[in-house]
Amino acid sequence: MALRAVSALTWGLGGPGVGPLRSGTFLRCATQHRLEKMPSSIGFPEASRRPFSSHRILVDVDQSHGVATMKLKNPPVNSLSLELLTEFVISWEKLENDKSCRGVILTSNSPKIFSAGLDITDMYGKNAAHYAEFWKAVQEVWLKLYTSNMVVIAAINGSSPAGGCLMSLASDYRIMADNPKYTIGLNETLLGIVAPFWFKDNLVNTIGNRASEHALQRGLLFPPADALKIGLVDQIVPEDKVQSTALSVMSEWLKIPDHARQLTKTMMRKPTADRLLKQREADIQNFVSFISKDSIQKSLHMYLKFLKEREK
Ligand SMILES: CCCCCCCCCC/C=C\CC(=O)SCCNC(=O)CCNC(=O)[C@H](O)C(C)(C)COP(=O)(O)OP(=O)(O)OC[C@H]1O[C@@H](n2cnc3c(N)ncnc32)[C@H](O)[C@@H]1OP(=O)(O)O
Repeated sequence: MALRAVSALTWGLGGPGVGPLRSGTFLRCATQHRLEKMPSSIGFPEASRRPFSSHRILVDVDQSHGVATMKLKNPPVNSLSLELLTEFVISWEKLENDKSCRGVILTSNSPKIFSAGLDITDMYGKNAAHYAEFWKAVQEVWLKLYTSNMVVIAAINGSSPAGGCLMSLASDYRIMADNPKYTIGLNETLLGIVAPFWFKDNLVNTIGNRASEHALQRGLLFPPADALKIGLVDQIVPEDKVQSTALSVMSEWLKIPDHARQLTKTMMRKPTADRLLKQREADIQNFVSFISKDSIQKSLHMYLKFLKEREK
């Protein structure tokens, strides 16, 4: 199996422990059923469209079919900055509150990059308050995606390392563009950082324990064909078919009565989401103390330098 890594950088790590538990909440359940046929192309009839957008998030809702397409737009690499994460949560809540919206296709406005993962500049050279706010926003986006009542399909139209991979993992179904130049995976160890337990839980739930051990320790980034083999993505399709495939897969998912699908999703995902909810504050403190360490800041500095100086 061909595996690709960005670099072989490794530096010394020291990790804080896990804090006390506290209780949390989970999914609400709606019961609307609608079995309409979906369009096979991306073009929605003008009358039924309701687009809205912010600086970094573009949303197009096809009201007659109950499906929204949400595009990340944060050039040049769609990094998940605090601003993007904040705008994401606002847009997501708007969709959750829209009773006509039953499914979301999550994709990128950039042709080659789904998302470069968390914005490293939000984790480097800032103060503790910034790190805490940033991490809370990362948690919030994952919780929103992972526990959503809506069907969430990731249309992965480009590379998707680290936080980008996490957003895909939190979706219900992943379709990736079949271009061997693109990769997906949780490559945190290559940056000298450690994927937190809930990233790991989400990966284990998706590809199993052994494959996760291997992928996480080595920080593996998988080309689409290999990602499909290990179940990291569910389907690979030609680049120009990603969106249309997402729409037709969505139409299949939306044939299932919402209440039954939602209760099943809750049954499958609640224990994993609750694990974070119960120790959310401790997880923030762990992140802040980990990322503030000199050794970790040095690793991130070296990685940013490597990204800027590497040959393209
Ligand atoms: C004990 C346990 C405690 C728990 C503690 C928790 C620890 C933290 C866990 C953190 C979890 C997740 C981490 C992440 O998500 S980190 C981000 C990881 N991402 C990557 O490694 C991807 C890096 N980027 C790339 O590989 C490439 O950029 C690309 C996406 C493949 C695109 O390639 P390209 O050639 O098209 O573009 P490129 O020239 O490389 O980049 C353009 C500019 O963008 C900058 N940049 C790239 N990625 C990022 C990023 N993630 N954040 C910020 N900036 C980024 C890059 O430096 C270029 O900048 P410039 O134009 O040269 O100035």
